[in-house]
Amino acid sequence: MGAQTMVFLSQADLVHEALIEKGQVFATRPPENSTRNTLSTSKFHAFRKVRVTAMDKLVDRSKTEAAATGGALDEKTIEKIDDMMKKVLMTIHPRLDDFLPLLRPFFLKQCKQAVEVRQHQITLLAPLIEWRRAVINNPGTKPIFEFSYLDTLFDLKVEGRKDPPTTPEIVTLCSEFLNGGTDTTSTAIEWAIAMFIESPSIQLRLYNEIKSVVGDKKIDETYVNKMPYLNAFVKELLRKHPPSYILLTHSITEPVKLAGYDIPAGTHVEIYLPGIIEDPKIWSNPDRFDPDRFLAGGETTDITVVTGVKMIPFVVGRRICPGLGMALLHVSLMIARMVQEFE
Ligand code: HEM
Repeated sequence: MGAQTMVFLSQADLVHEALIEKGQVFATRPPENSTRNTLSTSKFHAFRKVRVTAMDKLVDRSKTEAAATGGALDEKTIEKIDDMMKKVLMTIHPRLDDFLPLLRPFFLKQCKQAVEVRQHQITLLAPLIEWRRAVINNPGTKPIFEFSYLDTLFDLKVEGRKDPPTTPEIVTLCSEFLNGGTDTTSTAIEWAIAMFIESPSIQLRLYNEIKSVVGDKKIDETYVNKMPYLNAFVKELLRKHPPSYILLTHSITEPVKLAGYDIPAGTHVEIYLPGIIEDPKIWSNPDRFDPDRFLAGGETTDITVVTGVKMIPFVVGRRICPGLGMALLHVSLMIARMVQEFE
């Protein structure tokens, strides 16, 4: 890969050695930051009302689309942001000239497009950021949300700098947060729907569990933990079809030994999940999509790796996804609500 040394880890014991035993060398970010604070259990419970509204919207929207009324949805700004985020994701996808800068002259058109996407991103998000800043700075206004991730960025202390982040920098941080939280969750939901199409009996079992626990009431997050089959389904979904098969790149801060090999500082480490989730030494019939493996007496998940690396859809160690709790709840709730409405 050009001038960049890369190491791919696709074995459970190597991932354990790198991310748990030598975790401090294999993560460049400190474990505590404002993202983690925002996504802590107490903070994300504060957003319950937003979740109820969002869930209703998701169902209403799906109903509208299913009925093909073509009625205009009053969500123009959200759609514009969604569209922009997809463009950003496409733009930052690695290109050949990222690894071989000599080839850059052949990619001038793409470079120009990237600048335009960035400009569009700032134009769209900066006014929302400034609006919130004004609300926070004006003690007379009562904010709609008492706390938001954005609030933690206005006065963020940046190492080695006197000034807090600029608005374009805040745009980048907010976009990372939005992309990290939405694309992964929606990919998991898409896989769930694919599994229902492949195995309608799984959907029926889930539907019956929802009926028996919730009756005719609308399912909400208070029921999620009372549904063993739903929980087993979500675990199997994240084992067999993690939203990302190759996780985010980790960078090594100092020379280190891994499996006896010398790895120089600055090496990029990629973690390839199929090597772990398809390992027959770890899972029985790993190729089979089978939520029952997680029901009483069956196999265990251990997503946070207390006993060992088995499945790590949220990675593990210092850079474990700070949205893990929120993600499990959102994915479970969205799947259950959709099955309840559209069985
Ligand atoms: C099924 C859903 C999700 C999955 C599978 C997932 C998975 C991941 C993974 C694999 C990473 C990369 C860790 C690494 O290797 O460095 C990550 C990072 C991150 N995720 Fe998630 N995630 C999900 C949902 C969410 C949600 C709902 C949020 C927030 C609302 C979120 C916020 C983040 C953030 C901010 C990071 C960057 C953390 C850092 O760099 O320290 N994720 N996630």
